[in-house]
Amino acid sequence: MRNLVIAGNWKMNGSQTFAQEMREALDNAEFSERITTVVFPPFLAIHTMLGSDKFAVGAQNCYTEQSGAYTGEVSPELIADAGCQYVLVGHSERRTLLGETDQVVAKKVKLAVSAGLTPVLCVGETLDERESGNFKDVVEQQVVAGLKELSGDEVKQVVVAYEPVWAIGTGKTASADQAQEVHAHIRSVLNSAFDGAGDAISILYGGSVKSENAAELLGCADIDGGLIGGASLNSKEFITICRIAADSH
Ligand SMILES: O=C(CO)COP(=O)(O)O
Repeated sequence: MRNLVIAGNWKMNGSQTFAQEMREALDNAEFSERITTVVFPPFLAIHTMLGSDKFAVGAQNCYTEQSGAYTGEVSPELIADAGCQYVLVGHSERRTLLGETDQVVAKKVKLAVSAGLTPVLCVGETLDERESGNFKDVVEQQVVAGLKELSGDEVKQVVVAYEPVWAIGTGKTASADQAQEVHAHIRSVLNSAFDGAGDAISILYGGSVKSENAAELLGCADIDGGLIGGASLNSKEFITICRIAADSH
């Protein structure tokens, strides 16, 4: 049975006050036991969110080394030591704006697993790649490259998030059919390239998910939850999406 995960990626938003309010709202919410809820605050708000019995906490990024003279960077070991359980790796905003390559992503995924974190490997095609028709190949390449440093057992500790770049922050969501098609493809790639791992790995959908479209997307057979950006900044909306996920899956 795969984990049903609803994760909120705050990106570079919020404040100490915002984090305190979100903490209170999530601590007081009733979450279904069928769902694993995770929040990814900016680094400086992580401490406010740690230690809840309602949700887990992750970092939005990590470095490619565990320690050393890398001013300003944060390693997977430091993230795990602080009490986080998850880390996002290879988000499209980092790939596009900060030049993160598949090689860098693979190294971060490996180090995250070594530190005891669950990496959430983010993949997804751009609008050009979608329109050119080879989006499944693009996503397949990102998945295989991102996991290539892992052993067979380690692969099963990863979560994958499919986030079509054209649907992120644009209000344009992939249709349920479009999302399900890519999720099924990722699962079959994971099964064939990593010895049946696809049946154990949760694959989340991300890209303009909100309460209005959550039921349709999260009801798909190969969609095991969501990675929510903008809508996760509103506690009511985020909690509603968690409830919809439990009801529709
Ligand atoms: O990038 C995302 C989550 O990581 C999705 O962002 P939006 O939900 O704001 O489109």
